[in-house]
Amino acid sequence: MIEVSELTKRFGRRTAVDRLSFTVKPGRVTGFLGPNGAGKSTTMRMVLGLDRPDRGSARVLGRPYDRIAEPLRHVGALLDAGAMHPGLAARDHLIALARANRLGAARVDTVLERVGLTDVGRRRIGGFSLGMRQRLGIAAALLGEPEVLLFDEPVNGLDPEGIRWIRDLMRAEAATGRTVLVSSHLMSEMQLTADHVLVIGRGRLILESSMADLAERFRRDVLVAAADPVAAESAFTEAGGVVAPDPEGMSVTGLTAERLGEIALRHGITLHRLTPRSASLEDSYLQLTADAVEFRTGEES
Ligand SMILES: Nc1ncnc2c1ncn2[C@@H]1O[C@H](COP(=O)(O)OP(=O)(O)OP(=O)(O)O)[C@@H](O)[C@H]1O
Repeated sequence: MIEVSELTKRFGRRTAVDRLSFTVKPGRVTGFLGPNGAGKSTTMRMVLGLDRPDRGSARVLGRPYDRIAEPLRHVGALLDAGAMHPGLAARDHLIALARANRLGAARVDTVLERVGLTDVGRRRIGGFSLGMRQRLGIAAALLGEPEVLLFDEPVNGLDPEGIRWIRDLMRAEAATGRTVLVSSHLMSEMQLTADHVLVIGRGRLILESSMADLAERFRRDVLVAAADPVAAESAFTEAGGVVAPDPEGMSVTGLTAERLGEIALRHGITLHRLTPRSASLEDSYLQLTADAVEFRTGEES
């Protein structure tokens, strides 16, 4: 469980995080979404005690992070995969972390295996690709089998196979009852990974929703193709639907697909298509955060 309350952080005159409050619950993947500069990394850094809030508080498992003894056993985080000593071998980097948290070398080998780096464990981090560093960072996060995991843009630098792997890993960790918070600026990525989303812009919470409710909220219409379109239109209109022409049949709003199917059956109308359609979540998300985008491309600015 992560609890953030009225969290506020200013850098000079700029408010990076602005009275942000939310709770991240265990047993599901929570996506932390927002455009570049929205304040995701700053929020995560405050949760991890790396930045001090100007106001408000962040608690992990009921306590401020800096009151957690041997934190790696409770909270695992992947923030900046670049922040590792390039001269160290990957395994030695993990061994040092393990020692500081009274964890044995066996755990190091387990996590190296889990992230697929066993064969390169003795190689220096300096020679690692971004994807390999990302995997090593994830190994470090998993080292103490923590109940809470935070991943800041974990798919950065990963190839498609790596992206699928991290997605499956996060879902598997949440399925065992862990709390997983993952940041991204892509709704399309979160659609495949997260059960729940928090959307922020300019440091403020814009929306919190389950992924399922979000899809429902942006449901657009139902595409219907009927053998007798005239009879169908009149039956649907009579029932309170709004019918508009569509190149593939007719677009109906105001009635669910289930309801339309029942109405058609009652009137003996054969349906060839009955398809609920949603606005693209990515488009909806871009609209939602449009006012909060820090840097825009030429034509809009
Ligand atoms: N150490 C710092 N000093 C000054 N300004 C900072 C610092 N860290 C972050 N900021 C500013 O705070 C705001 C929020 O940044 P943050 O990195 O938290 O956003 P983000 O949502 O993680 O974005 P991104 O997706 O680009 O990483 C930005 O305007 C950023 O320039």
